[in-house]
Amino acid sequence: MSGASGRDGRSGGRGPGHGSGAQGDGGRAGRSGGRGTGGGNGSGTRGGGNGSGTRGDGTGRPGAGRQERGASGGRRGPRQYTAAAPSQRRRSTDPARAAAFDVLRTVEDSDAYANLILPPLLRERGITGRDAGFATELAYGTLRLRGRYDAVIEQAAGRAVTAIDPPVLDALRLGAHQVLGMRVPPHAAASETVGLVRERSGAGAAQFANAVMRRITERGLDEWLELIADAAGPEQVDRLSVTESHPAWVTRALREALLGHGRSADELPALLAADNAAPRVSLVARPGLAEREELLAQAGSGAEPGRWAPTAVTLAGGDPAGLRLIRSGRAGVQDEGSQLVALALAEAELDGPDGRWLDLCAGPGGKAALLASIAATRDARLVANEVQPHRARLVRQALAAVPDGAVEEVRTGDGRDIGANEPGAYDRVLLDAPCTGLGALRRRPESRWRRTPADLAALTALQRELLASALRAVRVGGVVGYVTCSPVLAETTLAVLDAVRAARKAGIETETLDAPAVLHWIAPDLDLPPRPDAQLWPHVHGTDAMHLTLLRRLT
Ligand SMILES: C[S@@+](CC[C@H](N)C(=O)[O-])C[C@H]1O[C@@H](n2cnc3c(N)ncnc32)[C@H](O)[C@@H]1O
Repeated sequence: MSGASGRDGRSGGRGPGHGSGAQGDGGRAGRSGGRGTGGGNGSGTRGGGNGSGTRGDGTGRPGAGRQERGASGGRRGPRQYTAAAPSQRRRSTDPARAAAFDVLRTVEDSDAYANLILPPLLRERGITGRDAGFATELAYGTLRLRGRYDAVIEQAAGRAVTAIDPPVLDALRLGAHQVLGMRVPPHAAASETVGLVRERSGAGAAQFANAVMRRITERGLDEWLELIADAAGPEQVDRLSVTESHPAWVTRALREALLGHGRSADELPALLAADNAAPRVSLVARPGLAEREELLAQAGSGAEPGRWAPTAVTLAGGDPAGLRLIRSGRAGVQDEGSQLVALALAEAELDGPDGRWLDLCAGPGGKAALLASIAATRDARLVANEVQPHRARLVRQALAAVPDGAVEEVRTGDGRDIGANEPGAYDRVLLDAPCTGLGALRRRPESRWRRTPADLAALTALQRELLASALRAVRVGGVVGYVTCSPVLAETTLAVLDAVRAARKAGIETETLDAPAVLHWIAPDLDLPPRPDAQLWPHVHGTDAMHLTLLRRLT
Protein backbone atom coordinates (compact mmCIF):
# COMPACT_ATOMS: atom_id res chain seq x y z
CA MET A 1 0.00 0.00 0.00
CA SER A 2 1.50 3.30 -0.93
CA GLY A 3 0.48 6.75 -1.90
CA ALA A 4 -2.83 8.29 -1.03
CA SER A 5 -6.06 8.49 -2.91
CA GLY A 6 -7.85 11.76 -3.05
CA ARG A 7 -11.10 10.19 -1.94
CA ASP A 8 -10.18 8.89 1.46
CA GLY A 9 -6.49 9.42 1.89
CA ARG A 10 -5.88 5.70 1.51
CA SER A 11 -2.23 5.42 2.26
CA GLY A 12 0.33 3.23 3.86
CA GLY A 13 0.01 5.23 7.04
CA ARG A 14 2.15 4.76 10.06
CA GLY A 15 0.54 1.44 10.72
CA PRO A 16 -0.24 0.26 14.18
CA GLY A 17 2.08 0.34 17.10
CA HIS A 18 3.64 3.73 16.60
CA GLY A 19 2.09 5.31 19.60
CA SER A 20 4.10 6.91 22.31
CA GLY A 21 2.91 4.32 24.73
CA ALA A 22 2.19 6.89 27.45
CA GLN A 23 4.06 4.76 29.94
CA GLY A 24 4.65 7.10 32.79
CA ASP A 25 2.64 7.05 35.96
CA GLY A 26 -0.14 9.48 36.20
CA GLY A 27 -3.08 10.42 38.30
CA ARG A 28 -5.98 8.03 38.51
CA ALA A 29 -9.03 9.00 36.58
CA GLY A 30 -12.24 7.18 35.91
CA ARG A 31 -12.22 5.31 32.61
CA SER A 32 -15.59 6.73 31.66
CA GLY A 33 -14.67 10.23 32.58
CA GLY A 34 -14.65 11.34 28.94
CA ARG A 35 -17.04 13.74 27.37
CA GLY A 36 -19.74 11.32 26.46
CA THR A 37 -21.84 11.72 23.39
CA GLY A 38 -24.85 9.56 23.61
CA GLY A 39 -26.31 10.89 26.82
CA GLY A 40 -26.79 7.36 28.06
CA ASN A 41 -29.52 6.01 30.24
CA GLY A 42 -27.20 4.72 32.90
CA SER A 43 -28.53 1.19 32.44
CA GLY A 44 -25.28 -0.12 30.94
CA THR A 45 -27.30 -2.55 28.90
CA ARG A 46 -27.36 -2.94 25.18
CA GLY A 47 -30.11 -4.10 22.91
CA GLY A 48 -33.19 -2.45 24.17
CA GLY A 49 -35.54 -5.32 23.60
CA ASN A 50 -36.98 -4.65 20.22
CA GLY A 51 -37.81 -8.29 20.05
CA SER A 52 -35.98 -8.81 16.79
CA GLY A 53 -32.59 -9.50 18.24
CA THR A 54 -31.25 -6.50 16.41
CA ARG A 55 -30.23 -3.36 18.19
CA GLY A 56 -31.59 -0.35 16.50
CA ASP A 57 -29.26 2.51 17.31
CA GLY A 58 -26.16 0.76 18.50
CA THR A 59 -26.29 2.46 21.85
CA GLY A 60 -28.30 -0.11 23.71
CA ARG A 61 -30.65 2.61 24.87
CA PRO A 62 -34.20 1.32 24.72
CA GLY A 63 -35.54 4.66 23.59
CA ALA A 64 -32.94 5.43 20.96
CA GLY A 65 -33.98 5.33 17.34
CA ARG A 66 -37.36 6.59 18.48
CA GLN A 67 -37.62 9.10 15.68
CA GLU A 68 -37.45 6.45 13.01
CA ARG A 69 -39.69 4.09 14.88
CA GLY A 70 -42.16 6.87 15.34
CA ALA A 71 -42.34 7.40 11.60
CA SER A 72 -44.11 4.13 11.12
CA GLY A 73 -45.23 3.47 14.64
CA GLY A 74 -43.71 0.01 14.91
CA ARG A 75 -40.66 -1.61 16.49
CA ARG A 76 -38.56 -2.66 13.62
CA GLY A 77 -35.05 -3.74 12.79
CA PRO A 78 -32.31 -1.47 11.52
CA ARG A 79 -32.88 -1.99 7.80
CA GLN A 80 -36.44 -0.78 8.16
CA TYR A 81 -35.18 2.38 9.82
CA THR A 82 -33.05 3.17 6.79
CA ALA A 83 -35.93 2.35 4.47
CA ALA A 84 -37.90 5.01 6.31
CA ALA A 85 -35.23 7.60 5.61
CA PRO A 86 -33.94 6.80 2.11
CA SER A 87 -32.47 10.25 1.65
CA GLN A 88 -29.94 9.46 4.35
CA ARG A 89 -28.95 6.16 2.87
CA ARG A 90 -25.55 5.80 1.27
CA ARG A 91 -25.40 4.01 -2.03
CA SER A 92 -22.90 1.50 -0.79
CA THR A 93 -20.03 1.11 1.59
CA ASP A 94 -16.52 1.19 0.19
CA PRO A 95 -15.76 -2.50 -0.62
CA ALA A 96 -12.44 -2.56 1.27
CA ARG A 97 -14.03 -1.20 4.44
CA ALA A 98 -17.01 -3.52 4.05
CA ALA A 99 -14.61 -6.48 3.73
CA ALA A 100 -12.71 -5.46 6.88
CA PHE A 101 -16.02 -5.04 8.72
CA ASP A 102 -17.23 -8.48 7.61
CA VAL A 103 -13.96 -10.03 8.77
CA LEU A 104 -14.34 -8.45 12.21
CA ARG A 105 -17.94 -9.67 12.46
CA THR A 106 -16.99 -13.22 11.44
CA VAL A 107 -14.06 -13.29 13.85
CA GLU A 108 -16.41 -12.22 16.63
CA ASP A 109 -19.37 -14.43 15.74
CA SER A 110 -17.66 -17.62 14.57
CA ASP A 111 -14.36 -17.64 16.42
CA ALA A 112 -12.74 -17.54 12.98
CA TYR A 113 -9.12 -16.63 12.27
CA ALA A 114 -8.82 -13.36 10.39
CA ASN A 115 -5.83 -14.53 8.35
CA LEU A 116 -7.83 -17.52 7.11
CA ILE A 117 -11.01 -15.65 6.18
CA LEU A 118 -9.71 -12.36 4.74
CA PRO A 119 -7.72 -13.60 1.71
CA PRO A 120 -10.58 -15.73 0.25
CA LEU A 121 -13.07 -12.96 0.98
CA LEU A 122 -10.94 -10.47 -0.94
CA ARG A 123 -10.65 -12.90 -3.85
CA GLU A 124 -14.39 -13.59 -3.86
CA ARG A 125 -15.20 -9.87 -4.00
CA GLY A 126 -12.52 -9.05 -6.54
CA ILE A 127 -10.74 -6.65 -4.16
CA THR A 128 -7.11 -6.40 -5.28
CA GLY A 129 -4.02 -4.20 -5.20
CA ARG A 130 -4.07 -1.16 -3.00
CA ASP A 131 -7.65 -1.79 -1.89
CA ALA A 132 -6.71 -5.30 -0.74
CA GLY A 133 -3.76 -3.84 1.17
CA PHE A 134 -6.01 -1.26 2.76
CA ALA A 135 -8.60 -3.86 3.79
CA THR A 136 -5.87 -6.10 5.23
CA GLU A 137 -4.23 -3.36 7.29
CA LEU A 138 -7.64 -2.14 8.40
CA ALA A 139 -8.83 -5.56 9.56
CA TYR A 140 -5.59 -6.83 11.13
CA GLY A 141 -4.57 -3.49 12.63
CA THR A 142 -8.01 -3.00 14.16
CA LEU A 143 -7.98 -6.49 15.65
CA ARG A 144 -4.51 -6.03 17.14
CA LEU A 145 -5.28 -2.61 18.58
CA ARG A 146 -8.82 -3.39 19.68
CA GLY A 147 -8.04 -2.84 23.36
CA ARG A 148 -6.62 0.62 22.68
CA TYR A 149 -9.57 1.60 20.52
CA ASP A 150 -12.13 0.26 22.98
CA ALA A 151 -10.64 2.50 25.66
CA VAL A 152 -10.85 5.46 23.26
CA ILE A 153 -14.42 4.61 22.24
CA GLU A 154 -15.48 4.29 25.89
CA GLN A 155 -14.28 7.79 26.56
CA ALA A 156 -15.71 9.21 23.36
CA ALA A 157 -19.08 7.51 23.86
CA GLY A 158 -19.21 8.01 27.61
CA ARG A 159 -20.19 4.40 28.16
CA ALA A 160 -18.66 0.95 28.41
CA VAL A 161 -18.07 -0.83 25.11
CA THR A 162 -20.18 -3.69 26.45
CA ALA A 163 -23.13 -1.29 26.20
CA ILE A 164 -22.61 -0.77 22.47
CA ASP A 165 -24.11 -3.16 19.94
CA PRO A 166 -21.32 -5.40 18.61
CA PRO A 167 -21.69 -4.50 14.89
CA VAL A 168 -21.70 -0.79 15.70
CA LEU A 169 -18.74 -1.28 18.00
CA ASP A 170 -16.80 -3.07 15.25
CA ALA A 171 -17.52 -0.23 12.81
CA LEU A 172 -16.33 2.30 15.40
CA ARG A 173 -13.16 0.28 16.01
CA LEU A 174 -12.48 0.36 12.27
CA GLY A 175 -13.17 4.09 12.24
CA ALA A 176 -10.83 4.65 15.18
CA HIS A 177 -8.06 2.68 13.46
CA GLN A 178 -8.42 4.70 10.27
CA VAL A 179 -8.03 7.95 12.21
CA LEU A 180 -5.52 6.92 14.87
CA GLY A 181 -3.61 4.05 13.27
CA MET A 182 -3.65 4.81 9.53
CA ARG A 183 -3.41 8.17 7.84
CA VAL A 184 -6.97 8.39 6.63
CA PRO A 185 -8.20 11.98 6.86
CA PRO A 186 -10.61 12.28 9.81
CA HIS A 187 -13.55 13.49 7.72
CA ALA A 188 -13.22 10.52 5.35
CA ALA A 189 -12.88 8.01 8.20
CA ALA A 190 -15.87 9.50 10.00
CA SER A 191 -18.18 9.66 7.00
CA GLU A 192 -17.26 6.16 5.83
CA THR A 193 -17.84 4.81 9.33
CA VAL A 194 -21.18 6.53 9.68
CA GLY A 195 -22.18 5.28 6.21
CA LEU A 196 -21.21 1.74 7.12
CA VAL A 197 -23.20 1.88 10.36
CA ARG A 198 -26.19 3.35 8.56
CA GLU A 199 -26.09 0.61 5.97
CA ARG A 200 -25.64 -2.22 8.43
CA SER A 201 -27.47 -1.01 11.57
CA GLY A 202 -29.78 1.83 10.60
CA ALA A 203 -30.06 5.59 10.87
CA GLY A 204 -30.37 5.76 14.65
CA ALA A 205 -27.15 3.84 15.10
CA ALA A 206 -25.54 6.06 12.47
CA GLN A 207 -26.35 9.15 14.51
CA PHE A 208 -24.68 7.60 17.51
CA ALA A 209 -21.65 6.59 15.41
CA ASN A 210 -21.45 10.09 14.00
CA ALA A 211 -21.28 11.60 17.49
CA VAL A 212 -18.64 9.12 18.65
CA MET A 213 -16.51 9.58 15.54
CA ARG A 214 -16.72 13.32 15.97
CA ARG A 215 -15.29 12.99 19.46
CA ILE A 216 -12.58 10.60 18.33
CA THR A 217 -11.41 12.91 15.57
CA GLU A 218 -11.12 15.84 17.96
CA ARG A 219 -7.82 14.51 19.35
CA GLY A 220 -4.66 13.03 17.92
CA LEU A 221 -3.21 9.66 18.86
CA ASP A 222 -0.77 10.95 21.47
CA GLU A 223 -3.48 12.88 23.26
CA TRP A 224 -5.74 9.83 23.29
CA LEU A 225 -2.96 7.60 24.59
CA GLU A 226 -2.37 9.97 27.47
CA LEU A 227 -6.07 10.07 28.27
CA ILE A 228 -6.66 6.33 28.20
CA ALA A 229 -3.46 5.65 30.17
CA ASP A 230 -4.57 8.07 32.88
CA ALA A 231 -8.00 6.45 32.96
CA ALA A 232 -6.32 3.05 33.44
CA GLY A 233 -4.66 4.13 36.70
CA PRO A 234 -1.12 4.46 38.01
CA GLU A 235 0.17 0.90 37.45
CA GLN A 236 2.50 0.58 34.47
CA VAL A 237 1.07 -2.81 33.51
CA ASP A 238 -2.49 -1.43 33.42
CA ARG A 239 -1.47 1.66 31.49
CA LEU A 240 0.52 -0.33 28.93
CA SER A 241 -2.27 -2.87 28.64
CA VAL A 242 -4.66 -0.23 27.30
CA THR A 243 -2.23 1.88 25.32
CA GLU A 244 -0.47 -1.10 23.73
CA SER A 245 -3.66 -3.15 23.50
CA HIS A 246 -2.94 -6.36 25.38
CA PRO A 247 -5.13 -8.07 27.99
CA ALA A 248 -3.68 -7.24 31.41
CA TRP A 249 -2.93 -10.89 32.24
CA VAL A 250 -0.93 -11.19 29.01
CA THR A 251 1.02 -7.99 29.72
CA ARG A 252 1.83 -9.33 33.18
CA ALA A 253 2.92 -12.73 31.84
CA LEU A 254 5.14 -11.07 29.21
CA ARG A 255 6.75 -8.84 31.82
CA GLU A 256 7.54 -11.86 33.99
CA ALA A 257 8.85 -13.67 30.92
CA LEU A 258 11.28 -10.85 30.11
CA LEU A 259 12.61 -10.91 33.66
CA GLY A 260 12.69 -14.71 33.90
CA HIS A 261 14.62 -15.01 30.62
CA GLY A 262 17.33 -12.59 31.73
CA ARG A 263 16.12 -9.38 30.11
CA SER A 264 14.89 -6.11 31.57
CA ALA A 265 11.30 -5.16 32.37
CA ASP A 266 12.15 -1.82 30.69
CA GLU A 267 11.80 -3.69 27.40
CA LEU A 268 8.11 -4.33 27.97
CA PRO A 269 6.81 -1.30 25.99
CA ALA A 270 9.00 -2.25 23.03
CA LEU A 271 7.84 -5.87 23.21
CA LEU A 272 4.17 -4.91 23.28
CA ALA A 273 4.68 -2.42 20.45
CA ALA A 274 6.39 -5.14 18.38
CA ASP A 275 3.29 -7.32 18.83
CA ASN A 276 1.28 -4.52 17.26
CA ALA A 277 3.38 -4.16 14.14
CA ALA A 278 2.69 -6.23 11.05
CA PRO A 279 5.68 -8.55 10.61
CA ARG A 280 7.53 -9.02 7.33
CA VAL A 281 6.61 -12.23 5.55
CA SER A 282 9.33 -14.77 6.20
CA LEU A 283 10.16 -17.63 3.82
CA VAL A 284 12.40 -20.67 4.17
CA ALA A 285 14.50 -22.22 1.42
CA ARG A 286 14.51 -25.86 2.48
CA PRO A 287 18.10 -27.18 2.44
CA GLY A 288 18.83 -29.52 -0.44
CA LEU A 289 15.54 -28.56 -2.11
CA ALA A 290 16.08 -24.88 -2.83
CA GLU A 291 18.91 -22.36 -2.68
CA ARG A 292 18.27 -19.12 -0.87
CA GLU A 293 19.53 -17.16 -3.89
CA GLU A 294 16.98 -18.91 -6.07
CA LEU A 295 14.19 -18.00 -3.64
CA LEU A 296 15.40 -14.40 -3.46
CA ALA A 297 15.37 -14.17 -7.24
CA GLN A 298 11.87 -15.59 -7.48
CA ALA A 299 10.54 -13.37 -4.72
CA GLY A 300 11.70 -10.30 -6.66
CA SER A 301 12.19 -6.72 -5.53
CA GLY A 302 11.62 -6.06 -1.85
CA ALA A 303 12.86 -9.55 -0.93
CA GLU A 304 15.89 -9.69 1.35
CA PRO A 305 17.98 -12.40 2.96
CA GLY A 306 16.78 -13.11 6.49
CA ARG A 307 18.61 -11.48 9.36
CA TRP A 308 19.73 -14.68 11.06
CA ALA A 309 18.96 -18.03 9.48
CA PRO A 310 20.94 -18.99 6.35
CA THR A 311 17.71 -20.45 5.00
CA ALA A 312 15.57 -17.32 5.43
CA VAL A 313 14.22 -14.73 2.99
CA THR A 314 11.89 -11.93 4.02
CA LEU A 315 9.36 -9.97 1.99
CA ALA A 316 7.90 -6.56 2.76
CA GLY A 317 4.40 -7.86 2.02
CA GLY A 318 2.30 -9.58 -0.57
CA ASP A 319 1.20 -13.14 -0.95
CA PRO A 320 4.07 -15.53 -1.64
CA ALA A 321 1.70 -18.46 -2.35
CA GLY A 322 2.18 -18.03 -6.09
CA LEU A 323 5.98 -18.44 -6.06
CA ARG A 324 7.04 -21.61 -7.88
CA LEU A 325 9.33 -22.75 -5.06
CA ILE A 326 6.53 -22.35 -2.53
CA ARG A 327 3.96 -24.11 -4.72
CA SER A 328 6.30 -27.04 -5.18
CA GLY A 329 7.08 -27.31 -1.43
CA ARG A 330 10.81 -26.71 -1.91
CA ALA A 331 10.38 -23.50 0.04
CA GLY A 332 7.75 -22.50 2.58
CA VAL A 333 6.39 -19.65 4.64
CA GLN A 334 8.02 -19.84 8.08
CA ASP A 335 8.99 -17.37 10.77
CA GLU A 336 12.76 -16.98 11.04
CA GLY A 337 12.68 -17.90 14.73
CA SER A 338 10.97 -21.19 13.84
CA GLN A 339 13.71 -21.83 11.31
CA LEU A 340 16.42 -21.10 13.87
CA VAL A 341 15.11 -23.51 16.51
CA ALA A 342 14.66 -26.34 14.02
CA LEU A 343 18.14 -25.73 12.59
CA ALA A 344 19.55 -25.71 16.14
CA LEU A 345 18.05 -29.10 16.93
CA ALA A 346 19.55 -30.49 13.71
CA GLU A 347 22.97 -28.97 14.56
CA ALA A 348 23.15 -29.94 18.26
CA GLU A 349 26.14 -32.22 18.81
CA LEU A 350 25.42 -35.92 19.10
CA ASP A 351 27.57 -38.97 19.84
CA GLY A 352 26.76 -42.17 18.01
CA PRO A 353 24.09 -42.90 15.44
CA ASP A 354 22.07 -40.06 14.00
CA GLY A 355 19.67 -41.74 11.63
CA ARG A 356 16.19 -41.54 13.13
CA TRP A 357 14.45 -38.29 14.07
CA LEU A 358 11.01 -37.66 15.54
CA ASP A 359 8.77 -34.61 15.34
CA LEU A 360 6.34 -35.36 18.17
CA CYS A 361 3.78 -32.57 17.47
CA ALA A 362 4.27 -31.88 13.80
CA GLY A 363 1.11 -30.19 12.47
CA PRO A 364 0.92 -28.27 10.20
CA GLY A 365 4.43 -29.33 9.29
CA GLY A 366 6.67 -26.28 8.87
CA LYS A 367 9.44 -27.54 11.13
CA ALA A 368 8.94 -31.16 10.01
CA ALA A 369 9.59 -30.05 6.40
CA LEU A 370 12.75 -28.18 7.42
CA LEU A 371 14.02 -31.10 9.53
CA ALA A 372 13.16 -33.70 6.88
CA SER A 373 14.92 -31.73 4.15
CA ILE A 374 18.06 -31.63 6.35
CA ALA A 375 17.62 -35.30 7.21
CA ALA A 376 17.60 -36.06 3.47
CA THR A 377 21.06 -34.49 3.14
CA ARG A 378 22.40 -36.71 5.94
CA ASP A 379 20.78 -40.06 5.19
CA ALA A 380 18.55 -39.69 8.23
CA ARG A 381 14.76 -40.31 8.37
CA LEU A 382 11.98 -38.40 10.08
CA VAL A 383 8.86 -39.73 11.76
CA ALA A 384 6.28 -36.94 12.01
CA ASN A 385 3.47 -37.36 14.52
CA GLU A 386 0.36 -35.21 14.96
CA VAL A 387 -2.73 -35.85 17.05
CA GLN A 388 -5.25 -34.11 14.78
CA PRO A 389 -5.98 -35.98 11.54
CA HIS A 390 -6.56 -32.82 9.47
CA ARG A 391 -3.28 -31.36 10.68
CA ALA A 392 -1.51 -34.65 9.94
CA ARG A 393 -2.78 -34.23 6.36
CA LEU A 394 -1.19 -30.76 6.29
CA VAL A 395 2.08 -32.33 7.44
CA ARG A 396 1.93 -34.75 4.49
CA GLN A 397 1.41 -31.81 2.14
CA ALA A 398 4.28 -29.87 3.72
CA LEU A 399 6.58 -32.86 3.19
CA ALA A 400 5.58 -33.36 -0.46
CA ALA A 401 8.90 -32.18 -1.91
CA VAL A 402 11.12 -34.09 0.52
CA PRO A 403 12.68 -37.24 -0.99
CA ASP A 404 10.73 -40.35 0.09
CA GLY A 405 13.66 -41.93 1.86
CA ALA A 406 13.85 -39.07 4.37
CA VAL A 407 10.29 -39.44 5.62
CA GLU A 408 9.73 -42.72 7.42
CA GLU A 409 6.13 -42.03 8.32
CA VAL A 410 3.53 -39.34 9.03
CA ARG A 411 1.36 -40.63 11.86
CA THR A 412 -1.79 -39.55 13.55
CA GLY A 413 -1.54 -40.21 17.27
CA ASP A 414 -1.12 -38.86 20.76
CA GLY A 415 2.49 -37.88 21.30
CA ARG A 416 2.15 -38.70 24.99
CA ASP A 417 2.08 -42.41 24.07
CA ILE A 418 5.23 -42.52 21.96
CA GLY A 419 7.70 -42.54 24.86
CA ALA A 420 6.05 -45.61 26.36
CA ASN A 421 5.51 -47.35 23.00
CA GLU A 422 8.97 -46.68 21.54
CA PRO A 423 11.41 -46.02 24.37
CA GLY A 424 14.89 -44.93 23.26
CA ALA A 425 13.96 -45.25 19.58
CA TYR A 426 15.08 -41.84 18.28
CA ASP A 427 18.35 -39.91 18.00
CA ARG A 428 16.79 -36.45 17.80
CA VAL A 429 13.31 -35.47 18.98
CA LEU A 430 11.59 -32.16 18.35
CA LEU A 431 8.82 -31.27 20.77
CA ASP A 432 7.28 -28.10 19.34
CA ALA A 433 4.67 -28.09 22.05
CA PRO A 434 1.08 -26.88 21.79
CA CYS A 435 1.18 -23.54 23.62
CA THR A 436 -0.63 -20.26 24.15
CA GLY A 437 1.14 -18.70 21.16
CA LEU A 438 1.72 -15.52 23.16
CA GLY A 439 5.05 -15.18 21.37
CA ALA A 440 3.40 -14.90 17.97
CA LEU A 441 0.72 -12.31 18.66
CA ARG A 442 1.84 -10.09 15.77
CA ARG A 443 0.96 -12.88 13.33
CA ARG A 444 -2.43 -13.74 14.81
CA PRO A 445 -4.25 -10.47 15.16
CA GLU A 446 -7.20 -11.70 17.21
CA SER A 447 -5.52 -14.36 19.33
CA ARG A 448 -4.65 -12.15 22.31
CA TRP A 449 -8.37 -11.57 22.87
CA ARG A 450 -9.21 -15.28 22.69
CA ARG A 451 -6.65 -16.75 25.02
CA THR A 452 -7.48 -17.00 28.73
CA PRO A 453 -5.47 -17.89 31.82
CA ALA A 454 -7.47 -21.15 31.89
CA ASP A 455 -5.91 -22.13 28.52
CA LEU A 456 -2.51 -21.68 30.09
CA ALA A 457 -3.30 -24.12 32.90
CA ALA A 458 -4.51 -26.83 30.50
CA LEU A 459 -1.57 -26.37 28.13
CA THR A 460 1.14 -26.42 30.78
CA ALA A 461 -0.08 -29.82 32.02
CA LEU A 462 -0.02 -31.19 28.45
CA GLN A 463 3.44 -29.70 27.77
CA ARG A 464 4.91 -31.51 30.79
CA GLU A 465 3.38 -34.83 29.72
CA LEU A 466 4.61 -34.45 26.16
CA LEU A 467 8.13 -33.60 27.34
CA ALA A 468 8.12 -36.66 29.60
CA SER A 469 7.22 -38.73 26.54
CA ALA A 470 9.92 -37.07 24.39
CA LEU A 471 12.57 -37.80 27.03
CA ARG A 472 11.59 -41.48 27.01
CA ALA A 473 11.46 -41.65 23.21
CA VAL A 474 15.00 -40.33 22.73
CA ARG A 475 17.93 -42.76 23.11
CA VAL A 476 20.61 -42.29 25.74
CA GLY A 477 23.00 -39.71 24.21
CA GLY A 478 20.28 -38.35 21.94
CA VAL A 479 18.89 -34.82 22.02
CA VAL A 480 15.42 -33.40 22.62
CA GLY A 481 14.59 -29.88 21.44
CA TYR A 482 11.80 -28.39 23.53
CA VAL A 483 10.24 -25.49 21.62
CA THR A 484 7.32 -23.13 22.18
CA CYS A 485 6.12 -20.03 20.36
CA SER A 486 5.53 -18.52 23.77
CA PRO A 487 8.02 -16.98 26.20
CA VAL A 488 5.67 -17.46 29.18
CA LEU A 489 7.65 -18.98 32.04
CA ALA A 490 5.07 -21.64 32.91
CA GLU A 491 5.35 -22.94 29.33
CA THR A 492 9.11 -22.65 28.99
CA THR A 493 11.61 -22.66 31.87
CA LEU A 494 9.17 -24.01 34.44
CA ALA A 495 7.73 -26.70 32.16
CA VAL A 496 11.24 -27.94 31.42
CA LEU A 497 12.26 -27.86 35.09
CA ASP A 498 9.21 -29.89 36.11
CA ALA A 499 9.61 -32.44 33.31
CA VAL A 500 13.34 -32.88 33.97
CA ARG A 501 12.65 -33.46 37.68
CA ALA A 502 9.88 -35.95 36.92
CA ALA A 503 12.13 -37.76 34.42
CA ARG A 504 14.88 -38.02 37.05
CA LYS A 505 12.42 -39.74 39.37
CA ALA A 506 11.70 -42.20 36.56
CA GLY A 507 15.43 -42.93 36.13
CA ILE A 508 16.09 -40.63 33.17
CA GLU A 509 18.93 -38.15 33.74
CA THR A 510 19.43 -35.27 31.32
CA GLU A 511 21.85 -32.43 30.77
CA THR A 512 20.88 -29.06 29.34
CA LEU A 513 22.97 -28.18 26.31
CA ASP A 514 24.10 -24.65 25.57
CA ALA A 515 21.34 -23.67 23.14
CA PRO A 516 22.69 -20.12 22.60
CA ALA A 517 26.06 -21.62 21.59
CA VAL A 518 24.36 -23.80 18.96
CA LEU A 519 22.34 -20.82 17.75
CA HIS A 520 25.48 -18.67 17.60
CA TRP A 521 27.07 -21.29 15.40
CA ILE A 522 24.18 -20.73 12.99
CA ALA A 523 23.79 -16.96 13.54
CA PRO A 524 26.93 -15.50 15.21
CA ASP A 525 25.46 -12.05 15.95
CA LEU A 526 22.31 -13.23 17.69
CA ASP A 527 21.95 -11.27 20.94
CA LEU A 528 21.18 -13.81 23.69
CA PRO A 529 21.85 -13.59 27.43
CA PRO A 530 24.35 -16.11 28.86
CA ARG A 531 21.97 -18.90 29.94
CA PRO A 532 21.64 -22.48 28.77
CA ASP A 533 18.26 -22.05 27.11
CA ALA A 534 17.43 -19.55 24.39
CA GLN A 535 14.56 -17.12 24.13
CA LEU A 536 14.01 -15.08 20.98
CA TRP A 537 11.96 -11.87 20.98
CA PRO A 538 10.14 -9.86 18.33
CA HIS A 539 11.42 -6.52 19.66
CA VAL A 540 15.05 -7.71 19.81
CA HIS A 541 15.44 -10.25 17.02
CA GLY A 542 12.47 -9.45 14.77
CA THR A 543 11.31 -13.05 15.09
CA ASP A 544 8.40 -14.59 16.95
CA ALA A 545 9.21 -15.14 20.63
CA MET A 546 10.37 -18.74 20.14
CA HIS A 547 11.78 -20.64 23.08
CA LEU A 548 14.37 -23.41 22.78
CA THR A 549 15.78 -25.75 25.40
CA LEU A 550 18.09 -28.54 24.22
CA LEU A 551 18.26 -31.57 26.52
CA ARG A 552 20.65 -34.48 26.08
CA ARG A 553 19.60 -37.76 27.66
CA LEU A 554 22.33 -39.20 29.90
CA THR A 555 20.71 -42.35 31.32
C1 LIG B 1 2.91 -25.60 17.97
S1 LIG B 1 2.06 -26.69 16.98
C2 LIG B 1 3.36 -27.46 16.07
C3 LIG B 1 3.79 -26.65 14.90
C4 LIG B 1 4.67 -27.42 13.96
N1 LIG B 1 5.86 -27.94 14.60
C5 LIG B 1 5.10 -26.60 12.76
O1 LIG B 1 6.21 -26.05 12.74
O2 LIG B 1 4.32 -26.51 11.81
C6 LIG B 1 1.60 -27.96 18.09
C7 LIG B 1 0.88 -29.11 17.45
O3 LIG B 1 0.71 -30.10 18.46
C8 LIG B 1 -0.47 -30.80 18.21
N2 LIG B 1 -0.81 -31.55 19.43
C9 LIG B 1 -1.54 -31.14 20.48
N3 LIG B 1 -1.62 -32.12 21.39
C10 LIG B 1 -0.90 -33.17 20.91
C11 LIG B 1 -0.63 -34.47 21.38
N4 LIG B 1 -1.10 -34.88 22.55
N5 LIG B 1 0.11 -35.28 20.61
C12 LIG B 1 0.59 -34.86 19.41
N6 LIG B 1 0.34 -33.65 18.90
C13 LIG B 1 -0.39 -32.80 19.65
C14 LIG B 1 -1.42 -29.70 17.81
O4 LIG B 1 -2.51 -30.23 17.10
C15 LIG B 1 -0.52 -28.82 16.95
O5 LIG B 1 -0.63 -29.21 15.61
